[in-house]
Amino acid sequence: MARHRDVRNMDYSDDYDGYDDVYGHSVDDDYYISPSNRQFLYNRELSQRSSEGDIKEEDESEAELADMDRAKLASCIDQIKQTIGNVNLSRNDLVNIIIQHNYDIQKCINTLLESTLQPAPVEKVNADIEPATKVISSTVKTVTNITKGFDLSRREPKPSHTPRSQSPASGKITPIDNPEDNKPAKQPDNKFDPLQLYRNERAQSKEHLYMVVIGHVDAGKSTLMGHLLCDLGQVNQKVLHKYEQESKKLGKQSFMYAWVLDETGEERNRGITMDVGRFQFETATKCVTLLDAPGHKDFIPNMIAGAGQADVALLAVDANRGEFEAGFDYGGQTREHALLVRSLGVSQLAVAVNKLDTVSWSRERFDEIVDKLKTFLKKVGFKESDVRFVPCSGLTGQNLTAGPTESELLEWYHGPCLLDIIDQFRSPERPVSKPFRLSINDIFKGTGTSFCVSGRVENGTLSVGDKILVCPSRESAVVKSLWIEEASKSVVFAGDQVTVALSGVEMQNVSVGNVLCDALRPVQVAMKFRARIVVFDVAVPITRGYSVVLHHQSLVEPVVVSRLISELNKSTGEVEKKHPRFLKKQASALVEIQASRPIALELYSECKELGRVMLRLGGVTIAAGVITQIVL
Ligand SMILES: Nc1nc2c(ncn2[C@@H]2O[C@H](COP(=O)(O)OP(=O)(O)OP(=O)(O)O)[C@@H](O)[C@H]2O)c(=O)[nH]1
Repeated sequence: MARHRDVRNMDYSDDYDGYDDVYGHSVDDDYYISPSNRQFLYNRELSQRSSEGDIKEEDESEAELADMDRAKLASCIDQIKQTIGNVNLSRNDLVNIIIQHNYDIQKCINTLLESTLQPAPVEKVNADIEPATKVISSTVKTVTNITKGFDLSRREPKPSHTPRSQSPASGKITPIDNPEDNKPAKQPDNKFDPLQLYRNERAQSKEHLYMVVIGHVDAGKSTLMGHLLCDLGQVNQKVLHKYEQESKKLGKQSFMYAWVLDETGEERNRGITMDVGRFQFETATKCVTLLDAPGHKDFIPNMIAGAGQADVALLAVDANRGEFEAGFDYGGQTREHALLVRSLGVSQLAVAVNKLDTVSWSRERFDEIVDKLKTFLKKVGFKESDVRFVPCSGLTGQNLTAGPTESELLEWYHGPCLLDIIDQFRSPERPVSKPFRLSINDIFKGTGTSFCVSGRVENGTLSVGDKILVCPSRESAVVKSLWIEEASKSVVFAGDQVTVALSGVEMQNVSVGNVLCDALRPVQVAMKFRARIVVFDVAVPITRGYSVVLHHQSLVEPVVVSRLISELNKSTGEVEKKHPRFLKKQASALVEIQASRPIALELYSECKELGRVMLRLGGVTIAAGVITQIVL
C-alpha cells in the first residue's frame, strides 16, 4: 500500500507505490544501514595525513592538463594514497597510470597492486596521526590491522569488483578464487562499525528530533512555540518580564511570547518572522530542535531552508473565521507549506488548531478545520495515520504542555496535549553507514584561518580531521572542528544539524547549496539530470524550454525543463505518452532538467534528501520530483 499519495484530486484507490518516492519516505521506509560498509572510517584516518605524502609535485605529464583534469588528477592521487598508502613510483609514472585509466581510481589501484610496487610501511601511517579524540584514536588502532591486510574488499564499496585480496598475516597479495574470500571481512571490533559507533555515542542521550513549525502568516507559530518554551522553563522569567515590558511599550504586548523566537529588531517591529528561529527543548523521550519558519510568502526560501533540516513538522492554523480560510485558499501558505514540507520528505505532521480561544473553544469549528485539512493533506501525500490534530491556544497556553483546563474545551477534548503529540513522533532512521553527505545551508566566518558552514548531515558520519570534498567545485577541505548547537563534538552522524569549521579551502569558493561529501565516494556533479515529477496546480502547462527555479536542498538555481521525455500513468508509473508537447496540472512525467552550471546531485536511490527536487515559478511550487538519472 502506498504510503504517500500524489497530488490534489488523485484517486486514492490507486495503489502506485512510486509516489512515495516523489514525496519522500516515512520512517519505516527502507533501512539504509550496511554493517559491512565502514570503509570511510578507515579512509578518514588516513586522510588526515594525505597532504603529507611523499609523492613529488607536478611533473611534465601534467603540464598540458586542463584545470578540470588537474583537479581530477589531484583527487585521484589523494584517493589512491588514502587507499593503498604511498607508492614506490615517480609522480610522473603515477600520473601516466591515472591518465591511461582515464582517472578511474579503481582501475588505477588494480594496476598498481598488480605491479611490483610495495606499500609504504603502515606503522609510519599511524605515527603521523595525531588522535583527535577518543573515537578517532581508537579507530586509528585498526588502521594498522586493516592496512596491513590490503584487503580492498574492505575499503571499496563493491567488494565483488576487487580482483585481489591479501592475507593480513602474510602480507601477500593473492588472487581471490574462493567466493567466500570476496565477502567483506568481519570487523575486528564493533566500535568501528558506524552504526555501532552511533549507538555507543548516543546510547545515553535522548533521540534528537528536528521539528519545523510551519503555517500561514500570523497563524500564531512563534507565540505557540514561545509559550511552550516558557511553560517548559526554557525561558528565564526575567527575560520574559523584559519582553512583556518592551512589547507593551511598542503596543505589541500580544507578541510577548513570539519575541522568544523572533529575536531581531526588524522581526519584532514588523511583528513577523523573517528568518528561521531555533530553540531546543525536551519531551519525555526526545530532545527537540525547534525550527520556527517564517509564514510570509516573501520568506519562502528561508522556510524551505528550515524545512530541509526537519524530520517532522508542526503546522499551525488559525481557528479564527476567515483566517483559516485565507491560509487554506489557493495561494495561502497553509497549502504551500504543507506541500513543500512533504516534497522535502517530511512525512509526519502535527496540526495545532490554534487560537481556539477566539471561537469559544468551539468543537464544530475544530471539526470543520480538521475535515478540510484531512482531505487536503491526504492529497498532498501525507498518510492519515501520520497526521495528528490538537486544539490549543498559543496565547493563553491552553493544551500546550498539560491537558486542558478550560471547561469549554474539557467538555469535548480528552486527547493528548501538544507536547505529548510531539513526544509521540516516531524517530526517523539515521543512515549512518552511507557515504557522508551534507548540504550547506549557511556559511560564516570562524576563528583564525578557518570558516564555518552549517547544514544537516544527510548520510554517513563526519569526524574532526576528516578530509572531505566540497562539490560541485570538488575542492578538498579538512574538518577542523564540529558542533551540534553550542556543543563541540568529535564525531557527528546522519540526522544531526551541525556546524563544521573547515580549512584548506577558501571561504569565497564555498556557497550555500554546495555539498560536502566523502572524498572517496563523492556526490555526482552534472549540469543535466532526469527526474520523475508530479505537476501541481499550474495555471500554464509546462512545455519544453520552460524556465523555472530549481530548489535542491538549500540550492536555488535557475534551470530549464529541456525535454519532456514521457508522461506517466499516475497509478502504475507506466509510460502513457512519449515526448508529450506539454504537461498539465496533476500530470506525472519524466523530464530532463538543464542547469547553466554544474550542480552536486545524487540519485534518489542513493540519497533521498539529495535526490529530491522542487520546481518553482513566481513564488509558487509547480512540481516536485526525484532524480532518476544524472547525465554526465
Ligand atoms: N487570541 C489569540 N491570539 C493569538 C494566539 N496565538 C497568537 N496570537 C496572536 O496572533 C498574532 C501573530 O502571532 P505570531 O506568533 O507572531 O504569528 P506567526 O505565525 O509566528 O507569524 P509569522 O511568523 O510572521 O508568520 C499575534 O498578535 C499573537 O498575539 C492565540 O492562541 N490566541
